[in-house]
Amino acid sequence: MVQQSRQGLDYALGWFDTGNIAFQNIPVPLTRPEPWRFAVAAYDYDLIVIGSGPAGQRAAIQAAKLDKSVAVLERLPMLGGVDVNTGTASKTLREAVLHLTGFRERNIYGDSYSVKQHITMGDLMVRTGYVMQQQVDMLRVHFLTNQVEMINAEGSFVDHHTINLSLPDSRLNRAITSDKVIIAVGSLSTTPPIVHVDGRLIFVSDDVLNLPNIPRSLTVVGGGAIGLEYCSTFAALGVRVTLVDRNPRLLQFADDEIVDTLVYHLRQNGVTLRLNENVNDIEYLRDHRGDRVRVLLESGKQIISDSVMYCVGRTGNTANLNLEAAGIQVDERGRISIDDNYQTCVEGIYAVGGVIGFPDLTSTSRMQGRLAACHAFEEPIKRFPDLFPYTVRTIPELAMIGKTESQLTDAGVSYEIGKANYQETMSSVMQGDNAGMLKLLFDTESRKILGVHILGEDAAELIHIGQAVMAHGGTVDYFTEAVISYPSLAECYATAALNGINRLDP
Ligand SMILES: Cc1cc2nc3c(=O)[nH]c(=O)nc-3n(C[C@H](O)[C@H](O)[C@H](O)COP(=O)(O)OP(=O)(O)OC[C@H]3O[C@@H](n4cnc5c(N)ncnc54)[C@H](O)[C@@H]3O)c2cc1C
Ligand SMILES: NC(=O)c1ccc[n+]([C@@H]2O[C@H](COP(=O)([O-])OP(=O)(O)OC[C@H]3O[C@@H](n4cnc5c(N)ncnc54)[C@H](O)[C@@H]3O)[C@@H](O)[C@H]2O)c1
Repeated sequence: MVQQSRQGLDYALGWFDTGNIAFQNIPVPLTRPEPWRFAVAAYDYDLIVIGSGPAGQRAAIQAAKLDKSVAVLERLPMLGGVDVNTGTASKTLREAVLHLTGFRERNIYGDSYSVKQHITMGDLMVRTGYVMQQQVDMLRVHFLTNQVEMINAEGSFVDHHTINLSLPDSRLNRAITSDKVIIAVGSLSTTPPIVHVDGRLIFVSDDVLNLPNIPRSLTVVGGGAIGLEYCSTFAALGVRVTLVDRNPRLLQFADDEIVDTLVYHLRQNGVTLRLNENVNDIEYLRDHRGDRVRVLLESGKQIISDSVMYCVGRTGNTANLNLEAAGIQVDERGRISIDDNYQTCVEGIYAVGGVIGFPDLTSTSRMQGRLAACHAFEEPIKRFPDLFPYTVRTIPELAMIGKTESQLTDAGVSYEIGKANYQETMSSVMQGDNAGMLKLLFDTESRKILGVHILGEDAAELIHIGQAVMAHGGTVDYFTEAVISYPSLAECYATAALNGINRLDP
């Protein structure tokens, strides 16, 4: 078995697409654990992790740190999961677009300012390819140094402890066994039956990097995190974007005032919003202007655009796992139920990350992977924290932590708000961001911070200041008593705190 597995490992290392990275041809040590482990082991591995996304990575490395023998299965030729392949791509595309269009600088140099005219997909791909390659490289180093075996195969259950491997060369297919299994297979874009995704005229987030060119007009169906991020990015590129969502309000989990302000900026950037609308049908058009798509809405409106992007949610990636063989069921969206320790209904089999549904973030998936591995090998660890940030890389970007005004109102909590506009800080004036705002919510009695909501440049960084103060039970007074670096966007915290305290006794 050891020899068989070694063959698998050599094959796997040869197969994984590391791109043009420097150490590709340098001999790498075999990552199989020392033979003594196998003298007593009942299984080939202590842990098999199915999926190499953020949840699988952290689970595998945590188990390896506990001195367990671990194999990670990845069915794609590239490690990293949706996080590297799609999530990183969307963030990096945004950065590339902001840079090349000169968007950030336009408040200073005028609306016609741009770094490059006629931006192509090729221009955007330069930066994206570089960042993705760095991430894959780093992940591979982490697996190698922690002696995690990487196998390029699709895994499916034979029984509780046995996983069948479908390798790119099917002659090498075989089964391997493990004491514990962590399912970290992530999620896929959900597409309704009326939609035929061809990856060009009608596409999902996974297809963006393969678009042959930037469409002149785009209809985005679904205004969740993915839809809004791409709306902003394409609109900044000058694409005529229409956003369709079946709900009258976007991002219902976020603060109303922040979402309203985001909507204002989307409109300012040329996005047309069609909210409270459902898609009835989609038709292909071919005329003298080329191939296009017509989206027919239930209300009778129609939208014609070069392409349509669908982002109406995600479905657990469980279709090929043969979960029945392990006695595990999934819900209508392919998601697996778990207990507080991420254990499925079968002892020793865990599920983490996108495949268990909300919040399906890289940050939370990583933490879940680690917690599951610790539980599997009886390592004491704290539970998943109640408090975690949620960020959406729109333009301007949105970040939040803790409660919203409507949640506090529904719960009958007496709270006050403190607000700051980025424009009040020198740092933001220098950067040319005149859109940003930061909002603190705090308890009027205890003065403890209950929520922080930010819209603007670096919101995803700034939110962690609020997170740290909240996690330690800090009050609004912390921000007025602390000395805050000048010039910095963090000054917004002090301004918002003073604004809030002044409201308590106007
Ligand atoms: C466009 C987009 C942007 C995003 N942006 C952000 C963001 O800014 N911040 C954030 O926190 N989150 C973001 N997310 C969400 C984040 O990417 C996911 O929450 C995260 O990747 C989930 O991690 P995971 O490990 O559970 O699954 P994934 O990353 O999906 O990885 C699962 C892996 O398992 C593999 N796999 C599946 N089935 C098998 C099998 N049977 N055998 C072997 N391998 C298998 C898949 O090929 C995949 O590589 C974004 C998602 C998308 C789609
Ligand atoms: N920055 C981030 O943290 C980030 C970025 C991207 C994605 N993600 C994660 O990826 C996951 C998926 O994101 P998503 O945006 O695809 O899904 P989502 O579930 O967040 O949003 C889907 C949106 O589509 C709308 N919708 C659903 N069906 C529709 C229909 N038939 N017609 C019109 N509108 C419809 C919904 O009202 C909703 O607004 C989320 O869990 C999110 O957390 C996170």
